Amino acid sequence: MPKQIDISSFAATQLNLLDAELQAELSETNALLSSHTPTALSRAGLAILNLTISAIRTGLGGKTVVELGLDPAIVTKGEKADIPEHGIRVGDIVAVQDQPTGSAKKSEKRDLAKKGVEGVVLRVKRESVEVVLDKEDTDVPSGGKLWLVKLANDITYKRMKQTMSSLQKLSDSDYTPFMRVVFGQGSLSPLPSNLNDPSNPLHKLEWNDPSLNDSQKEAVRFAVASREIALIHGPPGTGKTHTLIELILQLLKQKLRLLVCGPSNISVDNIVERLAPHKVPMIRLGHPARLLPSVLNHSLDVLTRTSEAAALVQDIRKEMDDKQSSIRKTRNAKERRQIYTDLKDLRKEYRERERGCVDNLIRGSKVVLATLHGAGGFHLKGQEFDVVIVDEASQALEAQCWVPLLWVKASKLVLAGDHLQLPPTIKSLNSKEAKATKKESKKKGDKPSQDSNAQANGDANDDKAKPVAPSMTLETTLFDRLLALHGPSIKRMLTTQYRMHEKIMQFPSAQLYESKLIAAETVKHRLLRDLPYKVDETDDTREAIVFWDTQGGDFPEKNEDDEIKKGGKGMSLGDSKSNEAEAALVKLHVSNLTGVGVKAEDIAVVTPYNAQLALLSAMLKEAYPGIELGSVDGFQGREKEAVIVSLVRSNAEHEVGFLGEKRRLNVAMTRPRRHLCVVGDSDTVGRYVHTVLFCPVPRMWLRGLQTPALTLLCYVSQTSIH
Ligand SMILES: Nc1ncnc2c1ncn2[C@@H]1O[C@H](COP(=O)(O)OP(=O)(O)OP(=O)(O)O)[C@@H](O)[C@H]1O
Repeated sequence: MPKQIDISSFAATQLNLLDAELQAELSETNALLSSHTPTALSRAGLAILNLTISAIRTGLGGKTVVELGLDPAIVTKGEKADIPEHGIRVGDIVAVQDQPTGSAKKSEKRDLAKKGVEGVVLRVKRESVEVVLDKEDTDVPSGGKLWLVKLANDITYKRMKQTMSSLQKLSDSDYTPFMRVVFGQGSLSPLPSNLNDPSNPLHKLEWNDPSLNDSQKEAVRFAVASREIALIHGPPGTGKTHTLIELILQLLKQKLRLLVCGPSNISVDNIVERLAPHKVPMIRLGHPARLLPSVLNHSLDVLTRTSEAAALVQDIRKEMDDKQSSIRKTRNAKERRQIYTDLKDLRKEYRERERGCVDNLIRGSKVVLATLHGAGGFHLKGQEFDVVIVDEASQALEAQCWVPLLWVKASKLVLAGDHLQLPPTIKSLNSKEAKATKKESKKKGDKPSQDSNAQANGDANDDKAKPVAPSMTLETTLFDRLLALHGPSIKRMLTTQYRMHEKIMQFPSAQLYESKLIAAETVKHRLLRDLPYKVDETDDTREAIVFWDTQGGDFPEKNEDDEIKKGGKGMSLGDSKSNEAEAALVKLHVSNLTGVGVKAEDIAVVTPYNAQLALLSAMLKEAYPGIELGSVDGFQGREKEAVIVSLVRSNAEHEVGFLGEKRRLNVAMTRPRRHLCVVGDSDTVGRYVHTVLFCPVPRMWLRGLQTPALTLLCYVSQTSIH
């Protein structure tokens, strides 16, 4: 049996780590909001200035929606009232407040959480932004100019912390057999003997999608057969979600009830969209503002209003609406008071009926889908599910996964993910608190997470060992931990990838996936010249990988100052790096590609540094509006026909920083379908192999040296020089 983990200490450690992370997140946002003027925040895309309310209406779920547009007073007559470019997105948590006057000091601390109204961005249009307000009876600011500012999102932390507190409080007798397995206190049930044996009933599964490849079929069989835990390991482009859809359909055939989650709304919506054609009775829980329009028909909010059971609720809603309008017609104070009392009673009854209706709908659904966070809503408390499935599990904090696992009754878990791509972003890794936590656990004699993992495997005979307090960072995902705890027998890896030309695939396959990846026939030879529109044949369009080497010191990196930089998923303050000359090379490559017909929409440029992203954006966006620019971290999960990676680092000290993280390099290099171009300094990123591989080659332009270039990069990924 693997090393036992003490569940209560595990939860206590998680609580410490979550506290540190929340502090790091809050102080970063507060520092930004309090130390910058509204104009600077607006320039950084974090705020929109000079707004007024153009409309107020009732939205889904009876919530108030305010529509904000530019103050007509500042729009020149005859000109369009488009809101200047900003970084506010659907789903962001924002405050709408009276705009500070010009005399407000730059250093004035603004306690944003307590002022104005808060809500979630519902829609972003050119000329307006719609916000669904959180509270029902809040006073919407009116009259003067308003501004809208993005706030830190601490709601998810609160739920994770509640979950970990509940876990901590459980006593030994509360632990379910499933929980014991997850913490190594119980053994995994043995699988039926050889799943591939034709005499095994699982071998005869009738596939809904006969095009599944062998590794996908094996993963589905394994996940169906496993009793407690199954991990589906899906390297880039190997059809992880595709496989999960088949798994869901197979489990439904067995009359099982499923809760399907993902860390982000998009990960969950992706599954809803792909399940919809199979006519699966499902419900998507979640704030309508955050769901894709195509998914709304399956959302609880809409079903509550359109299903048969909802008719009862509709009656009462109409009665309430009638009463509301009669208030305005009534002058008599006594009558008005009576109407208010009636309304109060009606609202109470409405809520009760709605709750009943919602409960019926959810209980009647064989598949419920929600984000990990959303699964912790009151609707699901204590409901029974046979299997909890989590997609993109390597992108979720372990505490996040425990939200559904503790909230509902479930005895089996399937996680799909790739622990060799980037884990969730952790801000507190270098914070004082995190260091203190690490020190604390060292004092207690814990080993770093990898060691304790290795221990977990190594001590297989130590059945009677007492549970130990775990040592971990927030970066250790449940996927990582289970793999380390129970070993590779709990996972199946998908091996055929449907994204990349085989040359692009070789580096990640050899370095991270034990050379097991295979390129599907349909993609293995795909080049830019074969795009379905006219592209001229050139050295670039007939080559899957190109490396521009900038060694020689003429392309130095630059440290950024403390200004707010724009880019990637969010904004960050300074301490970033850029490389102007390298950006110029990127531009040249983009112009080479577009010059021979490749559409800008089919090209993405990714870089690990926000400062470089800002620079590239300034150089490319206007000339190539369709091009996509992103941070490596922000581009995880995406793909493009051609991807240019700008490595940035070029220094005499051979410091590679961010690039030393092999999972980041893996993500960067596995985004393209047909063409990967890496721009970087071979001297900085690979000093030891440099003399061997690059000496005979003229500086710059190593076209055709695909393999050495990649070997060089993989070398960097192993040396991990931070
Ligand atoms: N067996 C298959 N036959 C043909 N195409 C497939 C097969 N499996 C997956 N694909 C295709 O491969 C692509 C990637 O699939 P999917 O989106 O499920 O992958 P993923 O592993 O979830 O992606 P990611 O790289 O984001 O992890 C999709 O276009 C899908 O249609």
